[in-house]
Amino acid sequence: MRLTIEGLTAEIESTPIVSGVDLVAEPGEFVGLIGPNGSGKSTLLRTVYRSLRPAAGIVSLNGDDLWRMPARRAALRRAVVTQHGDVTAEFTVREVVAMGRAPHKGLLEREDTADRAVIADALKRVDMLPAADRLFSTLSGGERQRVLVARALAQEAPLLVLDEPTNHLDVRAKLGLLDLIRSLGLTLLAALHDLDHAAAYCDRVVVLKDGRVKAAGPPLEVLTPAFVADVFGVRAHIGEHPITGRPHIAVASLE
Ligand SMILES: Nc1ncnc2c1ncn2[C@@H]1O[C@H](COP(=O)(O)OP(=O)(O)OP(=O)(O)O)[C@@H](O)[C@H]1O
Repeated sequence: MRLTIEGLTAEIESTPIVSGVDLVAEPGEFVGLIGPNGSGKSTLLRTVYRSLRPAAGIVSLNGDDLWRMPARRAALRRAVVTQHGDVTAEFTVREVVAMGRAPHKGLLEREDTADRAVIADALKRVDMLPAADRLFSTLSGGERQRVLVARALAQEAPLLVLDEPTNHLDVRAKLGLLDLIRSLGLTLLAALHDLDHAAAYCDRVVVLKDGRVKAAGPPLEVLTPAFVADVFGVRAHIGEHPITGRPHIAVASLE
């Protein structure tokens, strides 16, 4: 699934928050959306969730305008993990993940064996199967995040869009989640704060600053020390990770 964002402007209360953004995620590519706090990452992603209609520009999936397709067709093509989740009522973990199957079912169609297998597999992948019968509201922040990822996996959409998916997760769960999503072969667009994660996991990064694309390309081409100092206001050392051999960015404050 190819995601194309062209000339996108998104406004909140008539104020442009992101302006003239172009972004492409090719099939199977992991694109990291990075930028300082308030640079417009979540706002841009909201236009892909269909929670904020673009003021100008187009978001398309394999050439079809995302904002013109029926909700169900959109849900079959892209799954999302938002920053604050959207589960308000008292559902069990299993019920939350089962919601991911909704786009695959007819109005009165019931869950079948195949759905149950997909749900169990999604829970297993995020190490939450033992908590399947717990109430979602009783989970810790990190556990909730993993369940919301499982719900997105259960949706089996070829494009996965995530807003800071490693938020709340402990160090092992962070790396486990990034390893997992990268291994799926899906098209991935994720807002990430950790430059080291972006360098190690993304095929390309798109850097937002003040609502505009400041640079885009492979992490090591974009995230030079001078660029990181300019955009993020920190010193960066870019090298090879001593354990994994992947690109590695260590940062320190400018003083
Ligand atoms: N509902 C809103 N009303 C007013 N301003 C908003 C609203 N939502 C976002 N903004 C503003 O839009 C700008 C971009 O916010 P956004 O959440 O998209 O940034 P971000 O890059 O995701 O930030 P962070 O890294 O802090 O999550 C910020 O200045 C924010 O205060």
